[in-house]
Amino acid sequence: MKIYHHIDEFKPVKNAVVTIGTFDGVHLGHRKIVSRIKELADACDGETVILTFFPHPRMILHPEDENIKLITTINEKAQLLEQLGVDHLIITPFSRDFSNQSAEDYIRDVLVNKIGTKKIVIGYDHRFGKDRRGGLSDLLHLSPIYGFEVIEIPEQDINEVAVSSTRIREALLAANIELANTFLGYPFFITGKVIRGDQIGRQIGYPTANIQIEEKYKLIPADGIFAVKVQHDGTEYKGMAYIGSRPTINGMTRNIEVNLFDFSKEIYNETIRMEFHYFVRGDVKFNGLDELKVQIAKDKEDVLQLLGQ
Ligand SMILES: Cc1cc2nc3c(=O)[nH]c(=O)nc-3n(C[C@H](O)[C@H](O)[C@H](O)COP(=O)(O)O)c2cc1C
Ligand SMILES: Nc1ncnc2c1ncn2[C@@H]1O[C@H](COP(=O)(O)OP(=O)(O)O)[C@@H](O)[C@H]1O
Repeated sequence: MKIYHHIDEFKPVKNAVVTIGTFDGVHLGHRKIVSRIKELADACDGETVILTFFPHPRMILHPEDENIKLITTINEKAQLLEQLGVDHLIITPFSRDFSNQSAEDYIRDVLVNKIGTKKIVIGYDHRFGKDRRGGLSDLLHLSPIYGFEVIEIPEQDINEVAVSSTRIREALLAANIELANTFLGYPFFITGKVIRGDQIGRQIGYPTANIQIEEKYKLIPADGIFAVKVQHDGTEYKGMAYIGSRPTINGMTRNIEVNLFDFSKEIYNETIRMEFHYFVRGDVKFNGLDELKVQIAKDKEDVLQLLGQ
């Protein structure tokens, strides 16, 4: 898959089959749309193009706003779309010029001249151009003039897609990993760098890699203990993850940590990817590290059972 960070980097391709959207999570609903553009592209010997927007205008105007949380970072989204076999991903930053174009200018300059759109798969309610005045009717009206075909995604399908992104976020924030994964069609994951912690983990016999997430807007599931699988340097390990502020030791920060099974390497500063499979229990304030240690031993048994020895 080729990635473009500006529409001007893109050179028109043969029979571009295009769709536009945020695709947060690249979940089952999004996967249906991707299959659709792939089928259409296969049928006309064309290439699939996804136009997405990043950063979100709110992220630029209010960088301090902590409420914008997304299921996938822009890089994770690109990875997932690549795995689905999308040919081209155009990531457009929102700019005043871009959003000030009239609907017709946008269709002619961007969709037709810059992308070479032959077919566009678009939601019934998609808006574009100045003041979001453009819509499906403009596309339908101009399609015979510019020689492209419009394929509408009906309201019900769009609602399903919107509902599942929202429901996935809600499920993750309620620690309902299994439900989130069902909607996603793959296990929810985070990616980050292993950083130093307080080195208490190894003292109690459970070293934990502390994961730092680069992107502030990445949604982190609710606090608790999770059965996870971690990919590091081409190998997958089972493990038990902890998300929380470590009330037992009066921790001050919210940490994301993981104890990996059958693993003993030092991996500070290395990148790992952690897939969430099951929620095990909520965060608890224990009376000291000895009690915590007893509970973590039980957690390990539970996790091994859940993930299958
Ligand atoms: C499986 C697992 C479960 C944990 N459960 C709790 C918990 O219920 N309450 C708590 O305060 N800390 C819990 N912790 C976090 C430990 O307090 C933490 O790993 C320890 O403080 C080590 O921190 P460090 O990595 O900064 O050295 C848990 C950690 C693991 C790996
Ligand atoms: N089984 C393991 N699981 C997680 N990290 C491990 C493991 N074995 C060794 N390590 C290493 O030890 C570190 C965690 O040890 P810990 O005492 O908890 O220190 P810290 O507080 O710095 O995280 C990890 O970052 C990793 O480099």
